Amino acid sequence: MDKLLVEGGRPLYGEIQVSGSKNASLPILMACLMLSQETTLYNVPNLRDINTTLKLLEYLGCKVNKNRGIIKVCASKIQPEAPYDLVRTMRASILCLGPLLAVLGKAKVALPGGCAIGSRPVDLHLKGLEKMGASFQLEQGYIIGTCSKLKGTHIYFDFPTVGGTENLLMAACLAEGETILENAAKEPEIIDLANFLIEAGAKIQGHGTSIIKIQGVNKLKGIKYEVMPDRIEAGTYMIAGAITRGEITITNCPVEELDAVITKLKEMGVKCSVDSEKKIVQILESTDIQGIDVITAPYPGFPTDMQAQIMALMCVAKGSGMIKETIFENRFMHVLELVRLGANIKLSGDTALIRGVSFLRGAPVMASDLRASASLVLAGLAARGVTEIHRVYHLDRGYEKIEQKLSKVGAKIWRIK
Ligand SMILES: CC(=O)N[C@H]1[C@@H](OP(=O)(O)OP(=O)(O)OC[C@H]2O[C@@H](n3ccc(=O)[nH]c3=O)[C@H](O)[C@@H]2O)O[C@H](CO)[C@@H](O)[C@@H]1O
Ligand SMILES: C=C(OP(=O)(O)O)C(=O)O
Repeated sequence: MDKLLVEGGRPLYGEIQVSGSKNASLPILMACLMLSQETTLYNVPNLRDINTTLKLLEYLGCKVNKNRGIIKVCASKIQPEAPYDLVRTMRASILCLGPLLAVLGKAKVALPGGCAIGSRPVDLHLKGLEKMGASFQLEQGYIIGTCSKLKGTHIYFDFPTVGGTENLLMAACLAEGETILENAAKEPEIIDLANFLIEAGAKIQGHGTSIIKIQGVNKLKGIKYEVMPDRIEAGTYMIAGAITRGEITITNCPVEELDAVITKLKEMGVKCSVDSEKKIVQILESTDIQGIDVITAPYPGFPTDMQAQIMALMCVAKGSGMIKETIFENRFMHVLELVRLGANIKLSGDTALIRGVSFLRGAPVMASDLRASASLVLAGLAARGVTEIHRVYHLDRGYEKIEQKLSKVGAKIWRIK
């Protein structure tokens, strides 16, 4: 298993370009199952989850062609079974359920895996699809769904689930009549998915608000589409600049979508200069960084996917900070590992109290999930000595060329195969 070594304690200087968004690419790739002609996607990041999705699409019968960040998918003849081996590593694989039911009227999808950050049920996805006319059975770890043509209906989500909103949004595009999704998630990746579907011929209104209205159509056509940049990758590199007290310019940065993150970093005393039009954020040398309070929340709140990274920054900030995690019940796996590096963190239920220390010291640590891995890389960049991060395959699910990008701005980071 690969491990990463990070020799910390040096400020980073230079420019990092943000890659395409993982969490926008995944549902958009799954939506290709519903398009009757070849579709070309640009700016798709080269990541483990993307490659798993491409294998899944091929298994489902799509023709897939990958050339760097450009991916062509043609779903001329598809079949309904998504097997355990492809689905187990990736939560987003559940997103083929809505498209398969909409196109084929049947689906057999293994219950998904993904990051170990909570129990992550898919009940809201199934409840919504049932309301549209599908019925489900669980057999040997597989969700088996059948339906005649899905019917538009009014769906209220008990929680604004991102994946649930995406699955239902896709299914509703080919359903009969109007579907209303209420208390829908408002994440930018949902807007990107909706924009993609609209270009393909779907009739969608209200995406980006909590009420999305979809008029079903008979057919969606193949298109060319550029995926949005990754806001979580961008936020992670902002913290890389801040935690090393360096100066990093982040280009192709989805500035508006990072409002909560930038606001919180500024509140901590991180100096930034923001150019929304040019999509550039500059992190300037900031010596007086303070602990603050952060509560994760659905968009436009502070993203849970940035919680571990901002915690790493608070570990070396002045004074105390508090982080409350409200989205996932088990997303503090990084805490014990940060403590191994010398951080002072007390956990109580969904809340972490972080007392800043003047420095961290490198140590061997274990990555438990994607963003936990990112927080350990960040802490390693700030720590004195060498941090050895095990199980970096988690990191490869979500950060394209992370060693190259960080080395380019002066980090000492290398991978041992
Ligand atoms: C591939 C992708 O885009 N992943 C993102 C997506 O995950 P994902 O789509 O899995 O996240 P959800 O918004 O669905 O989950 C949020 C909360 O709702 C609960 N829930 C969800 C569905 C359901 O049917 N029942 C239920 O109880 C989950 O257990 C969790 O506690 O949004 C999360 C929240 O912003 C991010 O952390 C993930 O990076
Ligand atoms: C939790 C994440 O991914 P997934 O939902 O695919 O597990 C993430 O991107 O931080």
